[in-house]
Amino acid sequence: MPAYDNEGATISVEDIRDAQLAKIDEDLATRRNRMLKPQKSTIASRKRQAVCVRRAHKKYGPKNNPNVILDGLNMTVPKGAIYGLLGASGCGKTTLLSCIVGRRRLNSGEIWVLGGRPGGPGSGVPGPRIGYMPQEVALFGEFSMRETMIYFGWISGMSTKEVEEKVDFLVDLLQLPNPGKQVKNLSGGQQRRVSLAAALLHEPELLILDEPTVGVDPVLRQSIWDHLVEITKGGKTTVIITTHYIDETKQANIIGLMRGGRFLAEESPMELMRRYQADSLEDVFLKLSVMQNMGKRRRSSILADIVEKVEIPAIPDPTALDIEDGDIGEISGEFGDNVSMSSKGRSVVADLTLPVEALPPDDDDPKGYIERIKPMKLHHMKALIWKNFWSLFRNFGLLSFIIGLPLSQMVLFCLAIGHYPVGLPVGVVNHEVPNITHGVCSYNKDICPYIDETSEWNLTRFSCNYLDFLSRRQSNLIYYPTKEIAMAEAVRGKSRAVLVFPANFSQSLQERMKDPRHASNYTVDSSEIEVHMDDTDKQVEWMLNRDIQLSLMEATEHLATICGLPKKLLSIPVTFHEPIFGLEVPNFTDFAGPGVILTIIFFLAVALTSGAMLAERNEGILERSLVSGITGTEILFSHVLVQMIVMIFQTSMVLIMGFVFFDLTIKGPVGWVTVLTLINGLCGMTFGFVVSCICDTERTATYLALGSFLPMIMLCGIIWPVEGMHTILQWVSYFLPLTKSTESLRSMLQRGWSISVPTVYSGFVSTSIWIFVYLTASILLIKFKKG
Ligand SMILES: Nc1ncnc2c1ncn2[C@@H]1O[C@H](COP(=O)(O)OP(=O)(O)OP(=O)(O)O)[C@@H](O)[C@H]1O
Repeated sequence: MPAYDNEGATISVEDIRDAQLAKIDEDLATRRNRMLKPQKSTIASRKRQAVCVRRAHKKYGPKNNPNVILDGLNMTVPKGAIYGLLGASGCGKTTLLSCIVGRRRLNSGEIWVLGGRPGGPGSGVPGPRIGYMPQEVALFGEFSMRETMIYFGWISGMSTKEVEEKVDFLVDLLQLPNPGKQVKNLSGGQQRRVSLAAALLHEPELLILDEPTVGVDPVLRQSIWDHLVEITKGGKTTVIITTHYIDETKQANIIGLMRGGRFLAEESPMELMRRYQADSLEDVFLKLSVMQNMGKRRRSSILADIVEKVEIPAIPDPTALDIEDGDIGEISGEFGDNVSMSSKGRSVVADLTLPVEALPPDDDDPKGYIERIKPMKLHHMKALIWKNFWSLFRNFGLLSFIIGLPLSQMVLFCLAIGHYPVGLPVGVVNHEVPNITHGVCSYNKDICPYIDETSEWNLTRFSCNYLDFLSRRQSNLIYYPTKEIAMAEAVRGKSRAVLVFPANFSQSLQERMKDPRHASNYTVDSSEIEVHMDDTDKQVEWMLNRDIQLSLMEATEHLATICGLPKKLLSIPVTFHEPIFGLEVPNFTDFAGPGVILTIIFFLAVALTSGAMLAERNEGILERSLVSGITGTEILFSHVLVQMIVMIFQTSMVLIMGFVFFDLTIKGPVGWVTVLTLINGLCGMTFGFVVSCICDTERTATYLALGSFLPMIMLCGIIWPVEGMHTILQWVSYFLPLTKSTESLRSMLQRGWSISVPTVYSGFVSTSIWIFVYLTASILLIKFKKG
């Protein structure tokens, strides 16, 4: 039908179409000019987005050969949008998300999340404003689904009742089995859904879901997407979701196609398919990938081509987007090049005309300040302590190990270490009594060899007297007829020492004692016991040596006594009186006991803590908890509190076993002994934190723990006195955590010293300093050791 202009002239359909096309061209030109005109971005504009990433650079590996993951990437996620983050496996999606949630740092560039910097005040990130579902399941296998929800619910400040109500809804939505079932007994897909439920639980403002639909059937996948669409409708919730099923992101408002560390496109899925005349998003991705590859070769010409062909979508309300001059320098879009369109200017399906919320509190907000210096939150501690307690006490095997090991070690130590070796084989060749049969060397035991008639002594078979006393100390005396045979047997390892008595031993000894000034060399030589020792084992050699000398002393004392002489008359003129401290009979168990007790408690705490922390970290639970707003300090202290209970139990058992059942010497204050043992365990616990922060795997943690255990055993004065070491090693030793405490404990136990003695309190001071050092190091490592 013809149309008419106001002068009555006829206008053809072609004319109208030409006019419309001209108008569209004009509009396009205007918009393109506006879009490509340099525009300025303000911090305020970035703060208004749910997430805004600018010029993000992230690389792994060494400086000379870096693996560049993010290469100047820009990303804009408006509030209330579902943002599908797509890209090939290994392109850096998880890395980008962990930077957004504040678990990794960019090498350069900036990130704004919910109006603040991740980790900075005002952002609420990490914290309950964010819901994070990491790629790994990141749940406690020992917990039921309900308990898992209670843990995450409590962290985000929900009450148990609120959690219970939400659990029912989520079980229904995600088609989960009975919420009382333990997570470890669920299938892989069910576990992922529980993980998703944990992220959805507290209805956060920003949901970050790393592949939530893996292992989920298409029907359920659709209902998850429907739920995401539902919760974002009001504009209060924003979702960033990564997935390998590209086509499921059709329901997203925007998708970011990531490749080569940048976005190939950041656009609504429909718009992308329309623009690139593709039937599926996969085709779009393919086309853009090809174009990106070409662009690397001849970037400028392709860009010109693209800019010409690309239709610039409408902007609902440019003023609301806060686009200002200069923004062009940080736009996201095709090829990540700075001359393409700003995502802010695109037709994003999310309702960008929603009223702009008030900006979050600034960095110098006094409330934020108080929050920052407040080290621990009550509901966080409640959740963590509850979680740690149940993780430990649910695991029966682990519990038996941590209680059984110190106990069995103590029993084994008391039974096996430090006791005097008796029954060592000692070869005897007694030329004084050549034909000893069955080890019987008869002599007049209680008759003094004094002869009244001559007023002289007639000492005979004193060797038998001596061997009698020696056999009370070492019962395994083996008699040989000749020295040659005895030595040959000793060389074959049949005896630890060989004692040879000359033929006229007693007589020569008598002459030597009677008139030493006129004793001939022959007399002196034949009055001596010839001793040949196997010195391989110094402890054995030292003890046999002692027995040989003490037996002689006892035999001479006996002789003097039966002859009515002063007891000490015939022995060497050195008397060892009752020891000032310790026992008369040396007891290595008492010497080594303090070091062994402290080592058991210390290293068990190291193993337990580092094991628990590493398991938590490697399963992703630690990261998830940190993203939920839990701080490193809270995690450490919650572990300290729960493990302290275990340690009190362990310490009591070890001390009772050692001092009550095995009668180790304890002369000092029991209370301080217990306190020192406990703080030593605490020290081990904090060292365990450091180990778990430094090491990435259980294997390296084991190496580090073992690598520190062995030197400590050597250098802390546990098996050998520190004074016997090289001067440099003595200094090293004093700087180790177990040296001073071992000395302190030993002094309390055996010397009975009180806390006021410097040797004793220096053990407490040294251990406390180490606790402080380790704790500070772990808090700093947790805070700053990010990717
Ligand atoms: N801690 C790390 N140290 C060194 N390289 C890392 C580290 N974490 C990730 N990478 C590397 O960075 C690249 C990107 O990894 P990322 O996990 O971010 O990829 P992705 O896109 O999430 O992969 P997928 O889709 O398979 O989960 C990979 O090549 C990976 O090997």
